[in-house]
Amino acid sequence: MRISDLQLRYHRNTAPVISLPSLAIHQGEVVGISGPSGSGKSSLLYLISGLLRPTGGNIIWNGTDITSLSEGASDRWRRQSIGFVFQDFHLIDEVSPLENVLIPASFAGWRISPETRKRAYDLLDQVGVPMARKSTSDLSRGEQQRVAIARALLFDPPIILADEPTASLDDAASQIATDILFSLAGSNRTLITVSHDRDVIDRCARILKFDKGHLVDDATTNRAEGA
Ligand SMILES: Nc1ncnc2c1ncn2[C@@H]1O[C@H](COP(=O)(O)OP(=O)(O)OP(=O)(O)O)[C@@H](O)[C@H]1O
Repeated sequence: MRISDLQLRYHRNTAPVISLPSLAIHQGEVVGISGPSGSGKSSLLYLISGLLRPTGGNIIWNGTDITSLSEGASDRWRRQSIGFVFQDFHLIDEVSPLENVLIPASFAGWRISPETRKRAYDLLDQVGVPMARKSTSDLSRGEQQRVAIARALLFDPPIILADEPTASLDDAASQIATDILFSLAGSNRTLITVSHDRDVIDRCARILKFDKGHLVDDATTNRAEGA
């Protein structure tokens, strides 16, 4: 991904929330984004997922400038390319974990094939969520976040973006979710996570620090993924 002259203002005549002249992130990198509250971390993650449009600048993923895509094209690109893990899960409580994992396929308006259903089962198995539970609201918060991670993987995206993935979990659940998240990264999959959680940031090979919408530090660590 290559960013140039990126700027975001939520309101005209206010200071930019993000002001980023340039940034490059290579396929397969494991990147943590840290910084004080209000420094623009979540806004940046939403921009690079195409969920939010910048006021100015370009975000180019593999030759595609996502800032110039129509809404439909942006949705299609995101479905193929991005798995997004939200802090507050964004699950539907009333339906089963399996149906939650299948939500991206339902949104795409696809008939859900037996292969897709099998993949959703397998993903839930991989993240260790009990399938016997009928309703997602019966799951613990840690299990719910694992369902959200499984959902992010339904289309096997090359990029995982996570916004404070452990913020609402207790220590034990955080540890499990973090282990799963980092086990997905590496090889050729890019992981970019915003976090206040030291345990998450410390496992990233590259740490970007933001303050007041500016990149103030870009450090490559010698911490290997999972170390
Ligand atoms: N939808 C919005 N409309 C207007 N201002 C917003 C909106 N979302 C965020 N902001 C403002 O933009 C700035 C950056 O917010 P953002 O959530 O990106 O920061 P953050 O670093 O992720 O913060 P936190 O760590 O508290 O989640 C803040 O001043 C926030 O109040």
